[in-house]
Amino acid sequence: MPDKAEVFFDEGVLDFADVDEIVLDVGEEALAEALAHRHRRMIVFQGDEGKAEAAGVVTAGAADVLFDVRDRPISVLYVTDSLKEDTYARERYEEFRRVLEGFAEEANFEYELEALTFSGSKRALGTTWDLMVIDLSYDLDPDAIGRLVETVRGGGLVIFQTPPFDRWRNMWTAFHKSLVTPPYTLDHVGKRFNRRFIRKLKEHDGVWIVDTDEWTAEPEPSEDVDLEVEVKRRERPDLDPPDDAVLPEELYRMCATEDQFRALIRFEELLESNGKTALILTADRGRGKSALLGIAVAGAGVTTDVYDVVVTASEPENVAVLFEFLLEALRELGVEYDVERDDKGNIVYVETDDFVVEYERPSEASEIECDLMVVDEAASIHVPILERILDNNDKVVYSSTIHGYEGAGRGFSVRFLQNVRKRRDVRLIEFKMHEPIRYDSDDPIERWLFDTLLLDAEPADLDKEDLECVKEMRVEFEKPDLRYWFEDPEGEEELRQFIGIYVMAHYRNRPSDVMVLADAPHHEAYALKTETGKIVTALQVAREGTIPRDVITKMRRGYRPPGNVIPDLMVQHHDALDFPRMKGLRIVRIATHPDIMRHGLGSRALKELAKIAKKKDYDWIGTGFGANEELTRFWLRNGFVPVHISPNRNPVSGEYSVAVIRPISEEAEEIINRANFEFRIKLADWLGETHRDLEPEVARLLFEPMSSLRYRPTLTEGQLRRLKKYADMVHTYEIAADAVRELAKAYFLDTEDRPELSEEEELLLITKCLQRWKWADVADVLGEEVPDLMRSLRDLVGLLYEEYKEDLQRSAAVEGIRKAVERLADKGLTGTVIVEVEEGEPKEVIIRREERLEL
Ligand SMILES: CC(=O)SCCNC(=O)CCNC(=O)[C@H](O)C(C)(C)COP(=O)(O)OP(=O)(O)OC[C@H]1O[C@@H](n2cnc3c(N)ncnc32)[C@H](O)[C@@H]1OP(=O)(O)O
Ligand SMILES: Nc1ncnc2c1ncn2[C@@H]1O[C@H](COP(=O)(O)OP(=O)(O)OP(=O)(O)O)[C@@H](O)[C@H]1O
Repeated sequence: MPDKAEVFFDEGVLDFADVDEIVLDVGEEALAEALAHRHRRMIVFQGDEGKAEAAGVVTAGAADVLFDVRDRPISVLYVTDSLKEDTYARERYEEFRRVLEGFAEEANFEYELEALTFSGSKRALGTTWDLMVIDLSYDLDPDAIGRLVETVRGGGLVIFQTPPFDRWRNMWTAFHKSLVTPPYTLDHVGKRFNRRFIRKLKEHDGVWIVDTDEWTAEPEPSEDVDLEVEVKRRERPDLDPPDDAVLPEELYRMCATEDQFRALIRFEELLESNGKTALILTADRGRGKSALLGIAVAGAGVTTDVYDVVVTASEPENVAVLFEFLLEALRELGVEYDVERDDKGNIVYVETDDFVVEYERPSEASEIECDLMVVDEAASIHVPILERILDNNDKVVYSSTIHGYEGAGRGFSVRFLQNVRKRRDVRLIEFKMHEPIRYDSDDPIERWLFDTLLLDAEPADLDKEDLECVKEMRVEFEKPDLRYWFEDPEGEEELRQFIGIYVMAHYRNRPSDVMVLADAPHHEAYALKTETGKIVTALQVAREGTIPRDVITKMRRGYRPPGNVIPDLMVQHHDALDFPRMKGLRIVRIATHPDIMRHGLGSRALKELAKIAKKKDYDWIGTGFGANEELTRFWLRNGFVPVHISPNRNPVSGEYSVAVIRPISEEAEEIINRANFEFRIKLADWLGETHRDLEPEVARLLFEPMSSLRYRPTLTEGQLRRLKKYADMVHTYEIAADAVRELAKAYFLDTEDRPELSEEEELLLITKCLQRWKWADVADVLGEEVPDLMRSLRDLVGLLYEEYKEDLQRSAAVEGIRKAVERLADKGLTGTVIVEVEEGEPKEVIIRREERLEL
């Protein structure tokens, strides 16, 4: 392959399109720079006319040059909002294709063109392209852009087609239209994200903006650019594997960068290590982590005694590259294999004579023990699952993107890694990969992408003075001006601090979340700021409710109005038809700067929000969250009342979602308290069925009495008799379990004059009686011996029996009366039922002239 390239676009390409020559000049200059640096360059065609043809001209001209440089067909990806017939988007695609096809035939170069829509762009993950055209004329999907731009290789071009900037600034895209939720209309939707996007295109190096109506370019193509360039190639690392390497040399030779090579050496350390060991691989996107993992797994399976390997990631699509390189490595080593795919065609199972590799979803993987566990994209998986995986396995690899198009959160590096570093029973091998694979370091388009989508936003650095402010609670609760944040370059710093807190704290952040924050009509941001001006707690809320009567009528029949999570839930699960008309605030996200969590800032922010809500006549504040003990406690301590728990665990986070609402108005309070009672009754039952695996600590918190509620236990005479015999040590637990359960339920549901039990006692009632666990499992969790637990439970039941004796006897008497009346009725007799009471307690039910019933 030639090392020099002449980046001249053949003017013949202009025969296929009605565009100005400036398009060629810009295209040549951009491609020459890209090839010389092994970077990407970007060209933006903005205008009403001619942009699809202009994109076709540059693509065709560049593909012609690149075909000589690469000596293989040039891969081109075209992405747009729609490919349906008779759409403008399709029309533009056809114009583009006509130019490319026409010129390719004439100039005799080969290319492979693929077209995708934004919604189908996930398919491009893990692929690599020479040239990419993205049509933003109608839609701007930030997630798709984040996903796509990183798949273009160095020496390649990214080409955007956009509306004229002055129109784009004031235009609503398709994404904007999806943000409309009643009672808001499109007029309420913001345009801040587009405006910032345009500004970033203008601010960054490596980006040319061509106006296709005026045929001008910014920057103007330079006269004296040398278009004869030395093509920069990726250099394979010239290193020898260590002398004592366990993995075959062929695999080391497959590494594309020195970082991959070194990562493989660290992987050997994991294989050789005794005891619990975790290898943590971190990198930005496109550093070749997934590929390396595939190579490494193949090596471990073929050359060591590792037999069963489990690979996990949020979605099977995420491990496509891993499996691709696993198979390539096996072919390299001459090992035969069988493959199984899921119904979408993703590889999920590979088997050889020596080992098997299986893909499992994270929550399932966390229950598995295997010889080697590989967790790819760990940042998008919830921390408790990552921890459970390490508890169950001795050799685990976690790989994680630090800044990415999604799953960029650093719950992984902040919470998970901090915890693991403290563990004495785990050997930790950490390795960070820096070198990008698809292009060389310091690529300007990567910089543009990170900046535009705030992928590398960081929370504020806190100095001594800031920390002092936090300690003394010298903080202000502010509603920032989103226009200032997004449209004024000066507001950028605060925006980055705000988003940075989410990036650090949340396990999943998408670029579209930033766009929702910027423009959604019902979303607002709030921030707690130190006196010194640093953002320490970030809050994003959505206004919900005030749903018109006719829509509520539809909701009754199952209609779910968009963007109204809490009202929808209150109608679906509680038939609360008065609720949707009320005015509420749903907290979409809240997070505190990771250096100063647990300093009361989150609670302070919620208090301030409640004040504002009251002042503005809101009825409630609510939220939904993945329930763990800490978070559940946080919400409850701040006056939020549980009203719902999801019936299934989230397959990625592995947590049940809980909805909580804090009433502001009296009317809301009444409805919420009723919903909470209903919820508790359901929970008491669900714990024995769908939620047997709910963390008992969470269940215990969810039962916390939030308002005064009455629940009287009822037993039949037979149940009462067995209960007494169990308490008197005649029966075993199992014989009276049904009756004990009713007693336990009464304890958790009734909030008036209940006896005080310790946390352990409550957990015992939850796990044994409500969740119906085996004694051994209860003992495991509570850290006690089974016989001790048996004794404790019997004592506890004795105590509860005394507490509820009156109710129980009364209910047994009522049951007796019912039976007596039934008997009279069965025999067609009339009679009198007499209840004999002794010291205020019912003792006997007598049917006069008929018979006596013992109680
Ligand atoms: C809808 C959703 O967004 S749900 C997801 C919520 N967000 C996250 O999970 C992101 C990561 N987590 C965070 O950012 C934070 O931990 C938050 C937002 C959950 C809480 O923010 P914080 O500022 O830490 O809250 P705050 O300090 O008021 O309370 C947290 C705990 O610290 C305790 N605490 C408060 N002040 C102090 C103090 N001075 N010293 C020690 N502990 C303290 C509180 O009692 C509370 O403990 P508890 O939950 O056991 O009752
Ligand atoms: N050793 C290698 N040889 C050739 N190509 C490689 C090699 N390693 C990675 N690649 C290619 O580089 C691209 C990025 O690799 P990979 O998907 O492993 O990166 P990643 O760090 O997991 O990031 P991403 O999130 O972008 O997938 C892929 O297209 C892959 O085919």
